[in-house]
Amino acid sequence: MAELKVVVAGAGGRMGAANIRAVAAQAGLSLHAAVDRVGADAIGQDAGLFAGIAAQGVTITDDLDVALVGADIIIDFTAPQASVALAARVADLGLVHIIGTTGCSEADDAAIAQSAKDGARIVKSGNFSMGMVVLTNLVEKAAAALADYDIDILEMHHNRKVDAPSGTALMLGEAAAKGRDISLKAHAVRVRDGHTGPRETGTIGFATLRGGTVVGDHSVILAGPGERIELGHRAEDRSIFANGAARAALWAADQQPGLYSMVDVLGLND
Ligand SMILES: NC(=O)C1=CN([C@@H]2O[C@H](COP(=O)(O)OP(=O)(O)OC[C@H]3O[C@@H](n4cnc5c(N)ncnc54)[C@H](OP(=O)(O)O)[C@@H]3O)[C@@H](O)[C@H]2O)C=CC1
Ligand SMILES: O=C(O)C1=N[C@H](C(=O)O)C[C@H](O)C1
Repeated sequence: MAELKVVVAGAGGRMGAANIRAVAAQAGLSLHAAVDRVGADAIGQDAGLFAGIAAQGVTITDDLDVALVGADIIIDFTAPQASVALAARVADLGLVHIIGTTGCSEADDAAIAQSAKDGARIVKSGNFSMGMVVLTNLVEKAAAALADYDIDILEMHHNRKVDAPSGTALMLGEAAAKGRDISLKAHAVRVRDGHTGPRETGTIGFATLRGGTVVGDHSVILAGPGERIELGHRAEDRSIFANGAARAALWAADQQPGLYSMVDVLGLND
């Protein structure tokens, strides 16, 4: 069977490089193009050499229109504005769009969902690692079983990260809210500062740490009378996200247009 042709968006970024390596290593996928924005340092470099592997014969370009010609799949870990615009292009072309970008607003997510209705096959996740799919499942179960325990979600990332709480932390919050059959939006406490008063029963709190080169640490703490349970995940290498994105790309190529998650990719829907 012919290999599926992948465009890596945000090629010059931390995840762009990891995605180039993952696509080059994944049977069934081939690197078709690598794009970044006008003026980015990576433009003009060979994508493989840029990513620290053998030359791929693909020059990183700022010409998205040319990059999309003949492509099957876009793997996109960029920024909300870029992902929303790309999703609309992907819908017009009927391609697969793997979106790892976090920090999307409600309006951004609505626009992406519309693109899925308009013909794009989209897999979007705040975290493409296998371990995180398992952790979200555990969090949902723990939140349901310990219905009166306080839940706080703590995350730490590198000092270049621009959004908070992380997409993963919000995903874990959604899992906890699902376990309790409540709305995260109505129960989330995303910041605490000053004279906050005592903790409001039933809320789901978030705490954000930033520093150094931390790839991504997440802990979900369920605190009850006289005990605490901590469920956690430590990402040690960005390859876990890129390999998950490559797996999602292969899976999505056989799906109908729509908006999917990693739970769908792994067939874990009950
Ligand atoms: N879902 C998951 O599993 C994971 C998600 N992420 C998310 O992926 C995203 C990227 O992370 P990371 O690689 O660390 O970030 P980087 O800043 O290293 O890379 C982002 C890339 O996207 C480009 N970019 C930014 N804005 C635009 C735009 N408007 N149009 C076109 N290109 C743009 C950047 O170009 P330039 O440098 O010129 O700004 C850069 O090349 C973040 O949202 C992050 O949270 C990260 C890891 C895992
Ligand atoms: O920006 C990052 O680096 C990461 N972003 C994702 C998030 O916001 O959860 C996933 C991972 O934790 C790394």
